[in-house]
Amino acid sequence: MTNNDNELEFIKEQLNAILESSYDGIYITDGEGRFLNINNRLLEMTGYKKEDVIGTHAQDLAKTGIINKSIVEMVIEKKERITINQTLKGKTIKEIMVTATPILDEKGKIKYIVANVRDMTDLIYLENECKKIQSLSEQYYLELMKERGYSGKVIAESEEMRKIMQLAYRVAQVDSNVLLEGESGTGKEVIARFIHEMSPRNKAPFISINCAGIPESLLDAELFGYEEGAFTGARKRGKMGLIELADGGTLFLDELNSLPIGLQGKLLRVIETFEIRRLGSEKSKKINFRLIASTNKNLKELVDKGLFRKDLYFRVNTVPIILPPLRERKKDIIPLATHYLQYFNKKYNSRKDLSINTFKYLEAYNWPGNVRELKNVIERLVVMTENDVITEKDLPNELINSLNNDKFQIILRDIVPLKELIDEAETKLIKLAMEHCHSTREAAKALKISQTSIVRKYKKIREKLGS
Ligand SMILES: Nc1ncnc2c1ncn2[C@@H]1O[C@H](COP(=O)(O)OP(=O)(O)OP(=O)(O)O)[C@@H](O)[C@H]1O
Repeated sequence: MTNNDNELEFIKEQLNAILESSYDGIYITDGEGRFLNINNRLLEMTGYKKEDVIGTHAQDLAKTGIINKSIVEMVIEKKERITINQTLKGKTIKEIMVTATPILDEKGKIKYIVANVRDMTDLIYLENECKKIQSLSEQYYLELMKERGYSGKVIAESEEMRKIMQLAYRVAQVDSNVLLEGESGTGKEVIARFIHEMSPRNKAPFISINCAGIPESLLDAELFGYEEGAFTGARKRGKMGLIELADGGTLFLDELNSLPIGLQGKLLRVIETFEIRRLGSEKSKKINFRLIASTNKNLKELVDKGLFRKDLYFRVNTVPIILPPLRERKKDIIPLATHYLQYFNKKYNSRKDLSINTFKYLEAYNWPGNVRELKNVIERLVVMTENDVITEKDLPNELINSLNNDKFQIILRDIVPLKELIDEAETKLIKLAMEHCHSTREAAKALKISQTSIVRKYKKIREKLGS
C-alpha cells in the first residue's frame, strides 16, 4: 500500500465513523440524486437494505409513497439548502425533519447532495405532552381567577395576550410597580384592573387617574388633596386627594407621559416615601398603595428628550408590560368581536349575528384605534343594522377598503426613482414566491411569468444579495 492509499483508507474510516455514530439518518447522493451512501440509522428508520438503495434515484422514493415529496428534487431545482418536515412511512410511521445541502463544484454544478434526516417523533410526543400540561395549567389558572371573583372580561386568545395575562397574574401577587406600555385602546386599563383584582389588595379601592384628562391647574389638588382655605375656591373642610383614596389599594396613573414635569418631582417623592401632604397642610400622612402606570408614548424617548424625569421613569418601570397593537395579534380579533357582539346584544336587547364574510373584513383591518375602535364598531353595527345578520355591506368604508387594498401594503417615506421602486417590489415578490413555492415551475405559475424568466431573475437577486 502506498502512502496515498493509507491516507485514503484513513479518511474513509473517519467518514464511516461520522456516518455511523450520528443520531440522525444521513444519505449522500450525486448531482442527479443517485444514492451514493446511506447510514445504518436511516436504513433502520426506513426498513430498507443498503444494497437495494445504492444507485437508485432519491427522487423515486416519493413515487413509492414512503415520503410525499422529494427534497432532493427541490435541492436540484433551487440549488440551495432546504429543510422540510414530512412523514416517513417506513417500518413504522415517523415524523421527520430533513435538511438537504447541495455541494457545488467550481463551475457551480451540483456534485453531491448531503441530507440529514432527524426523527422528530419523540420530540413531537414531548411537545404534545408539554402542550397538554400547559393547557391544564391554564385551566387551573382560569379556575383560580374565577374563584378569586374575577369575572373574566379580558379576551386573550393570542399567544401574545396569554403571555401578558400570565405575567400580569404573577406580578399581581407582589407589590412591584408596573408600567403598561401600548398604543391607545390596547387594553392597558383592563390589565391594570386585572392586576388589582388578582392581587391581595382587591378588597381595597382601585383608583384610576387620567393624567391627561385633568387640567394642569387642578391636577395638583386632585392628586394630593387640600386643606380648608388652601386656595381661593377651595371647599370648606378641604378635600381628600385621589392618591389618599387609593390607601390600601391600587393607584393607576393612566397616560403618565402627560404628567406635567412640575408634578413629576412631587409624585416621585410620594412613590419613594409613601407619604402625602395635602395642599395647605403642614402634616404628612402615610399612604399604602401599589402603583401601576400606563403610557401610550415611549417613555424612554421622552426621558431622552428631557420631557420626562429619568428618576421617575426608573421608579415606575420596575415591571414593564408591553401591550401589542391589535393588528399584531390578529387571533384576538374574532374572539373580541364575538364577545362584544354578545355584550351589545344583551345591552340593546337584540339578537344580531355577524356573517362569516364580515369576520374576514374585521380580521383584515389594521385597527389604528385598537380594541376600543373594534368595540365601537361592533356597538354601532348592533345599533344601526336593521337585519338580524350583519353583512359586509353594513361595515364602515374604512373596513371595506382595508380588505380590498390589503393584498399588499406599500409604505413610501420618500420620493424615489420609479425604477428603484419597481426593482425593490420585484425582488420582494420573487423572494416571497420562492419561499412559498416548492419549485420554480410553481413560482412561475403563481407570478404568471415564464419559468426561464423566474430562474434568471432569482439568480440575479441571489447574486445581488451575495447568497
Ligand atoms: N383584552 C380585552 N378584552 C376585552 N375588552 C378589552 C380588551 N382590551 C381592551 N378592551 C376594551 O377596549 C376599550 C379600551 O381599553 P382600555 O381603556 O383598557 O385601553 P387603554 O390602552 O387603557 O387606552 P388609553 O391609552 O386610551 O387609555 C375598553 O372598553 C376595554 O374594555
